[in-house]
Amino acid sequence: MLTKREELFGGTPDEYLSHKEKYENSTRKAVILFSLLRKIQEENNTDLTNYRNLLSGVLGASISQDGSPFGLHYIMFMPVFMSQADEEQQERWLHRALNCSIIGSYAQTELGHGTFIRGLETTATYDPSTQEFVLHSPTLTSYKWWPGGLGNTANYCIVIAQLYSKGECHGIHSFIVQVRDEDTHMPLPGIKVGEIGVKMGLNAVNNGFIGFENVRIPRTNMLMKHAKILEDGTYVKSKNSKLIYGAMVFVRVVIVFDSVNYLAKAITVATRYSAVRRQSQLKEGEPERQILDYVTQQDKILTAIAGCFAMKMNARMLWDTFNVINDQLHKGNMERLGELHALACCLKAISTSDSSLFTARCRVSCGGHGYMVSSTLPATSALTTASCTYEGDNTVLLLQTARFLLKTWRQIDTGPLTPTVEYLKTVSAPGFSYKWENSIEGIIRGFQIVSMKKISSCLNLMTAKVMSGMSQADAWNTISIQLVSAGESHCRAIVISTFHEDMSKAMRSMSASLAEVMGQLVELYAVYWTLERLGDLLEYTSISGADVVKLRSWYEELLRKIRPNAVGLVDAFDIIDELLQSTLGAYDGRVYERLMEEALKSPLNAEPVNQSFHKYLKPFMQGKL
Ligand SMILES: CCC/C=C/C(=O)SCCNC(=O)CCNC(=O)[C@H](O)C(C)(C)COP(=O)([O-])OP(=O)([O-])OC[C@H]1O[C@@H](n2cnc3c(N)ncnc32)[C@H](O)[C@@H]1OP(=O)([O-])[O-]
Ligand SMILES: Cc1cc2nc3c(=O)[nH]c(=O)nc-3n(C[C@H](O)[C@H](O)[C@H](O)COP(=O)(O)OP(=O)(O)OC[C@H]3O[C@@H](n4cnc5c(N)ncnc54)[C@H](O)[C@@H]3O)c2cc1C
Repeated sequence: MLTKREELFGGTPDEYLSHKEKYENSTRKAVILFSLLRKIQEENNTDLTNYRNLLSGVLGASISQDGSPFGLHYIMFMPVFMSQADEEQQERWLHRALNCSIIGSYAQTELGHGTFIRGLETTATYDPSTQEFVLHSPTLTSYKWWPGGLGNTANYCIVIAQLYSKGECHGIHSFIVQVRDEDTHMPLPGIKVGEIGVKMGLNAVNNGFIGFENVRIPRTNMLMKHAKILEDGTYVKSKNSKLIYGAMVFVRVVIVFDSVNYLAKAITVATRYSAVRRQSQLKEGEPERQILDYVTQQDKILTAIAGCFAMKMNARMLWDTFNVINDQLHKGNMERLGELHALACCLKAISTSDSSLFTARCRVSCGGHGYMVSSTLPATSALTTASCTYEGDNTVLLLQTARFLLKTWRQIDTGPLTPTVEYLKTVSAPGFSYKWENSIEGIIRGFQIVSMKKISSCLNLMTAKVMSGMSQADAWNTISIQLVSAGESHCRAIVISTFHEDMSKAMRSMSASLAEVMGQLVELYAVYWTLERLGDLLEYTSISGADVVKLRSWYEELLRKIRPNAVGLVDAFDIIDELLQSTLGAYDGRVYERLMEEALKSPLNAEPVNQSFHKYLKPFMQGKL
């Protein structure tokens, strides 16, 4: 009999399965995994964080390299339900959702609209005579498109629709909708549901489409924690209309953790492989060198390791900030909602785009073998690139951060600022004097100044354009490249300072030798991004050509110092081989043997001569065609 481990990780590699087989296999594996998780949940009575940790990045992606059909149930359906359903609704559905007797999805995006959610077309019209909502998809573009797990897995779904009552539209709201029969799994009447087809990656996620033809659901299926519809159709407003977006903020926070996990996987593979792989002689007559000894290779890999640690600490900071502000929201204090939204937006954008960039670099750093699916680098790359789009396109999210920053800058003289933007006040104070310094503190100050000057420049540009007769909206669009750049600089200043401050605190309880390496990683991250953003720093700070020369040699020195600890640093992520599933990254370093073992699993190696030789090649080669 197969062990659970063999059931989960054995069998034909996913890449040799058809789209349909891949889905069926990933459902089989998801059921094994989640029945284990359900047991842990029941026995330990732990909270959702358990599930989140297990699902995110490393595990979610590794059971099948292409994601999991249950992912959305945990990552979106449950958190949205918990944050938007009232007590009665939670009582009715939450236990069933937690133990998976119902499986849910989250249907917001439509064929015609993803970013602009106020433009969604699905309608939910209240009928007081029956106390029901009528859900309807009036056009093809109003069909929901993308919801994970909705294709063939979920039987319930949270649907975002424009709420109409007494002839008035009250904007988008959330509804829990049964999609399929709980026993037969057949779609319910009036519901057209299916799967959207093959994508660049995440093909086991079972993304779906859904359309409604005047489908009736009870009034009590509107999630009513914030806004309500009374029996007679009276609409009761939420304290803050943006609270309906709350779950998106939560998921963006979770995604920052995920992007760290994906990157940890990619750099574990690239670093271990770079220690095993030998190529070229550095000096004539010497043995071939480990490719990790080449400084250009260190530039690709060690910076990714530093980036991963930097984001890990920032993910924690964001999580803590989320919890603090969320507590305030529960007590009715909405003061810091805008700040939380702006912080989650920019950290989601920067963590996913860095993770995508560094993962692609890890792929390239493994040469041809990194292009093999069995290395897992292509799948990890596909995952990280998807995260730049889902839960808010990164450009759009940085524009949201810029919106908050400009608003903050307008109010700079009116009182104290919230913690994540407090630095703007410091670096713009009348007596503030600053000279570039090649130190971590100097670099952080430099990034803060760049951020402040970009924000102030954007506001000046906006004002000038509006004064010259341009509308606010056109002025915003005209300078939006600079706005995105301001959002990025603000975020980079936060990431570097958080990494420095939080690591300095953590280092106090580390051994001296460990603290030394961690300090080097902080320096590497800061110096790397300084060199990457020299244009900004030269424009807005007093950094000189001579400083840049010194920074370059500081950078090379750091690479040299960190090199001997590279493998130890990725081993510390402790990703077991079964989760890594990589021919190049396994702990024992048997790269070539594993590549050959995997190649031999190809169905094309199952017989010495493929039938296509007799059918096509032979007649063609013998001139008979
Ligand atoms: C995990 C893998 C699965 C993936 C699943 C998915 O992808 S699911 C699908 C995921 N889909 C997406 O992620 C879609 C991405 N799109 C969106 O999130 C929104 O449509 C938008 C934010 C881009 C614009 O929205 P809009 O046109 O309504 O907004 P506006 O620009 O007119 O600003 C108005 C005010 O609202 C404020 N505010 C805005 N959001 C929040 C918030 N969350 N909290 C608090 N506040 C927020 C904003 O700061 C501004 O405040 P101000 O300055 O007036 O004080
Ligand atoms: C793998 C994956 C899983 C997903 N899962 C789900 C899910 O489970 N449920 C769900 O509801 N959705 C899901 N989505 C949808 C996802 O949330 C959307 O794709 C995303 O929000 C972007 O919307 P869009 O695709 O319509 O792009 P668009 O909004 O059309 O964006 C296209 C381009 O236009 C630009 N753009 C748009 N608006 C602006 C603006 N105001 N200013 C400047 N530029 C702009 C963007 O920057 C981008 O370059 C998923 C998507 C992916 C890829």
